Amino acid sequence: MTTSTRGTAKVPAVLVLEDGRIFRGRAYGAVGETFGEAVFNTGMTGYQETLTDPSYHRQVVVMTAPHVGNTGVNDEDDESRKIWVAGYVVRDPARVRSNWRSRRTLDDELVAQGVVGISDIDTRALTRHLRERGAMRVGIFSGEGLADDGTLLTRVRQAPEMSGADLSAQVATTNAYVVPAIGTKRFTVVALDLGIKGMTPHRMAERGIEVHVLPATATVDEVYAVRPDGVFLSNGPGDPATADLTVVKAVLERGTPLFGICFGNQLLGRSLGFGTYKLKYGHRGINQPVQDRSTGKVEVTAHNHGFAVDAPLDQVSETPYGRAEVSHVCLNDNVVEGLRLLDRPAFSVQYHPEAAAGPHDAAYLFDRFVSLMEGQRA
Ligand SMILES: NC(=O)CC[C@H](N)C(=O)O
Repeated sequence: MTTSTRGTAKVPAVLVLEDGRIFRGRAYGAVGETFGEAVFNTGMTGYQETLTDPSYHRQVVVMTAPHVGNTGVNDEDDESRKIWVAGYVVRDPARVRSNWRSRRTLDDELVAQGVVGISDIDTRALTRHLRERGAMRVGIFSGEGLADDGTLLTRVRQAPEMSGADLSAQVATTNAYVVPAIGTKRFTVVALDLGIKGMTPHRMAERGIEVHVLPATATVDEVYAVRPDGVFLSNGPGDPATADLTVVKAVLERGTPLFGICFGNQLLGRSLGFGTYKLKYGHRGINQPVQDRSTGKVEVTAHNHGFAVDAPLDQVSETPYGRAEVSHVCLNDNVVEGLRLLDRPAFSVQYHPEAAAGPHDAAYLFDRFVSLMEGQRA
């Protein structure tokens, strides 16, 4: 049990939303200023996985769980090489960390990585505001002698928006690397890194898959030089409308088994000719109910998405790659949560079966990917 070295700091901070609503609190993490899209996450646990998920690049994450930091930061649960959130908003940071795996306090980790946050504000009021008005730009400013509110608001309104943002290449690996199969190797998969979380290749490796993670900018030739049994499209930040679809379309054309998660689902959708649109405030948390329409089963799932695919729920669609249907749907709001091709071995989901953090209900999707690859061999 260790007390944060900065737990008693009382540096003033202010959170300014682009519509002019202002919350005043205390600095949490690094002191300074930051801008991004304000989004809220409803997970009661898993803050380390949230912070290090590259899909949160350029987003300021508001935690609806009031008390964050209790279990500190450990050396095992990071989903990537660093914290990606642009800013962090917490009601009541833990003053004490307590967990057998804990190595550092969350506050110290945010400081070490230069992540500006704010605490001691009414996160329920902020979340209700975002639910009513929608996700919007925000700035957090901390320290003594801040500029007046009007000046800060002008600066928030000058920050870039999330719509139209092309961000995968900013977070993805620049060098290809291999995650070896655990146990006997059965398949080779190319995973396109659009902002991949570390648990995803691990879930494949557990199933005997050797995963070749390639940069977001990999070409069709680079993908097929690996001679993959399957291709995986990862999660990632930004607006899917900006993404290059050349590789996805080539994979569909050749009929190589394809599986996509989150941003990958959006890219499959766009490649099939469906649109994508921005949700009012998105799905972010670890208890979202999703129905698998092929079995009727409901699974509790981890989500982090602000965009969604616009596909008809109750009819099979004709696409350039044959028939496609909506395979999964969110029971809270009927948002499309998965797509499946009926004539080619390709499917995707909008949520996170790798479950880091999150319930493991959707792990069967990795087995479905394996089945598709087995089917191609038979
Ligand atoms: N986790 C993800 O892959 C997010 C995809 C996309 N950036 C969205 O917000 O919808």
